[in-house]
Amino acid sequence: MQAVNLLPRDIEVPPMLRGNQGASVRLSGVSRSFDANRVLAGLDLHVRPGEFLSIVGKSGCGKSTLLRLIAGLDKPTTGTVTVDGKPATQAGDRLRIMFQEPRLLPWASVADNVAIGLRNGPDPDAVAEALELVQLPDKASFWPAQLSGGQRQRVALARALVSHPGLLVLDEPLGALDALTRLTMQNLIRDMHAKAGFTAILVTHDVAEAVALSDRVIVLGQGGILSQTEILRVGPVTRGSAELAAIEGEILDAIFAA
Ligand SMILES: Nc1ncnc2c1ncn2[C@@H]1O[C@H](COP(=O)(O)OP(=O)(O)OP(=O)(O)O)[C@@H](O)[C@H]1O
Repeated sequence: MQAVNLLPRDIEVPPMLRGNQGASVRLSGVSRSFDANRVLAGLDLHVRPGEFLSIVGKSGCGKSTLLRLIAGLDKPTTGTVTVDGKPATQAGDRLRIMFQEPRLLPWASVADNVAIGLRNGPDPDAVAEALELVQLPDKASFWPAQLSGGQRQRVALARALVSHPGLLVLDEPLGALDALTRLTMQNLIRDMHAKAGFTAILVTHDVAEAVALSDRVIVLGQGGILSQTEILRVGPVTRGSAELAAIEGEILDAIFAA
């Protein structure tokens, strides 16, 4: 367990995010093979309700494969993946995914793109609140083509959060953004998570990003979990501190030792 100063958690919770219960995610004895290629082998993992977990590791070690299993987009060869005790494939509205590309409908307005996240029909108030949360209240009637890359990802975040998911799965969502926009989006995601209490699982190639956002970072390799680092957050933001650099160094060592 490592204690570092990062973001404060005593932030006022907006109405849209109140009463949201983070999902519990459990993987038991999970293996996934593609023909003779055994990518995951007997992996066990429990992600606590409200936890922010990041998965890092060398290219090709199986991060996306693991995330697809958690998101219910794929099934394990053996073992089980559950979200709140039910198979991940049945998580429905409890689960939302953000990808590297925002995947917005180009012919729909920003507001209509956010409304896609609602299963129970249109709800203009919920859409407006979601756009407010991602700091785009004045862009509701814009087309996606009229937005910057970072703004499009914020719309994707609003679409993911508008239905109050218990689990947000993030597949390298900031990978295509410039460095400054990336930092701004990290702060926004961390802020939303601190306010809302959903469980978040992130795959990223950026160890600094994983450390900045997460309660726990796992290093994946050789079919399983090679190391786990818990990060306890207290006090104000201290991005770039010596403590964070030391944690990043340890995680990088674990990745390269694989
Ligand atoms: N649908 C598939 N069919 C066959 N092989 C696959 C499939 N999906 C993944 N693999 C294989 O599984 C292994 C792990 O791939 P995966 O994409 O999970 O790695 P990764 O850690 O996410 O890589 P990267 O960091 O480069 O994105 C690779 O050897 C890949 O070729």
